[in-house]
Amino acid sequence: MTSDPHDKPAPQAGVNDLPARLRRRRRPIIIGVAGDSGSGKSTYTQGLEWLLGPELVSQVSLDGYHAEDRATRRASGRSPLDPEANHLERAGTDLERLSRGEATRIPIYDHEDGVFRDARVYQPTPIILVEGLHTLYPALRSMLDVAVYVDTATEVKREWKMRRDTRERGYKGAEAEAEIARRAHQYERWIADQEQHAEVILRIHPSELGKLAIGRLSADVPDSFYHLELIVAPGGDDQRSLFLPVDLNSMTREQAMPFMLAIVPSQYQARTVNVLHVDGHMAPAGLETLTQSICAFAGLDAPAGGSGIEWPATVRFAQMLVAWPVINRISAIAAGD
Ligand SMILES: Nc1ncnc2c1ncn2[C@@H]1O[C@H](COP(=O)(O)OP(=O)(O)OP(=O)(O)O)[C@@H](O)[C@H]1O
Ligand SMILES: O=C(CO)[C@H](O)[C@H](O)COP(=O)(O)O
Repeated sequence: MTSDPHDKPAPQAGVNDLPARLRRRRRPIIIGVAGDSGSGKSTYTQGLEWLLGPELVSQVSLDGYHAEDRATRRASGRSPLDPEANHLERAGTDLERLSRGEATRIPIYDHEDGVFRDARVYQPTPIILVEGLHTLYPALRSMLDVAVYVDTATEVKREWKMRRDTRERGYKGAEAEAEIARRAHQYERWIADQEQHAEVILRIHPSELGKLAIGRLSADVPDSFYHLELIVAPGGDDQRSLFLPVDLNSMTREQAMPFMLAIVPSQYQARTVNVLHVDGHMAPAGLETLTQSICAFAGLDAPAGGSGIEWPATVRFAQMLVAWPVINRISAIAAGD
C-alpha cells in the first residue's frame, strides 16, 4: 500500500497481452462478487464477460447452494440470506476444485420458478466470476483472487428487485413487497459486513446532482441516473488500479450535462483507498474512450457487441468502472506467473 497515491505513474496502454497470458495459466483466477439480492452483482460483472469474452470468463452463481427451494422456504420461513440456509462448506469444496482447474458439478437454482435443476458439470475458464449472497464469507474468501462488493442504496435496490422479481422470477407484487420488507434487517445481519473484505466496492445511490445545483437544477435528471461510488483498495503493489486509465474530465466538455466527477484519496477501514464518484449523464464518447483504454491496457480486442444485451450507457459505464481495477488485478496476477 502507498501513503501517497499521487506519485504513481499513469497506466500505459498496450503493455499487457492478457488473453495469451490467461490461456497459458493452469489455474483459473477467481473473482468473488458479494452483495444483496437485486443489488446488481450479475449486471455489474457482466462487463468483464463482455470485455474478455466467454472463452476466458464464465460465472458461477452460489444460489445453487441454497439449502431450500422457494416452496420449501415459504413453508419453513427460512431466508436465503441466512448463511445457515446455504451449503457454504460444499460451495467451498467445489470452488477449491475449480481453483485447481478441475471440472466440477455445480448445483443450479432456477429463479424463474424457484426450483433446483440438475447440477451442471462446469469446465473452468481462465477467469471464474463467483457471485452470490455470501461470496466473501470465510468458507470461500481464502480462495478468491479478487473480492468485489456491490452496495446499492435500499431505495434503488427495492425498485430494481421489485421490477425484476415480478417480471422474471414469478413473484406477485404484494409478495415481492413483503419479501423485501422481511429481508431489510436480514441484510444488515448477514450480508453487509462482507464489504470490509472487498478490495473493490461499488456503491450505487440515487443521483445527487440536485444537491449540487445552486437554487434549482435546470436540467433533467432521468431515473436512470445514479451516483456511483467506486472504492478501490490496491492489492499488493498494484497501485494502477487506483486510477482510471483515462481522464474523465473530458466528459465534462461533452454537450450533454449534467455530469459530476470527483476523485478522493481516503483512509477507509485502515486502508489507503481511492474513491471515485460519478453521477449523471455518461457521455457515449467518454464511455467509448474508457472501454478502449481498458482494452488497450490489457491487449484486448475491442468487444464486438455480443453479450446479447444492449445496456444503457449508465450501466455500461458502471460495468467498465468495476472492470478496470479487476482487470488490473488479473493482469498483476497473470504477470507474476
Ligand atoms: N443501473 C441500472 N439501472 C436499471 N436497472 C438496473 C441497473 N443495474 C441493475 N439493474 C437491474 O436490477 C436488477 C437486479 O440486478 P442483478 O440481477 O444484476 O442483481 P443481483 O445482485 O445479481 O441479484 P440476485 O442476487 O438476486 O440474483 C436486474 O433486473 C438489473 O437489470
Ligand atoms: O436472495 C436471492 C439471491 O438472488 C434470492 O432471493 C434467492 O436466490 C432465492 O431466489 P428466488 O427469490 O428467485 O426464489
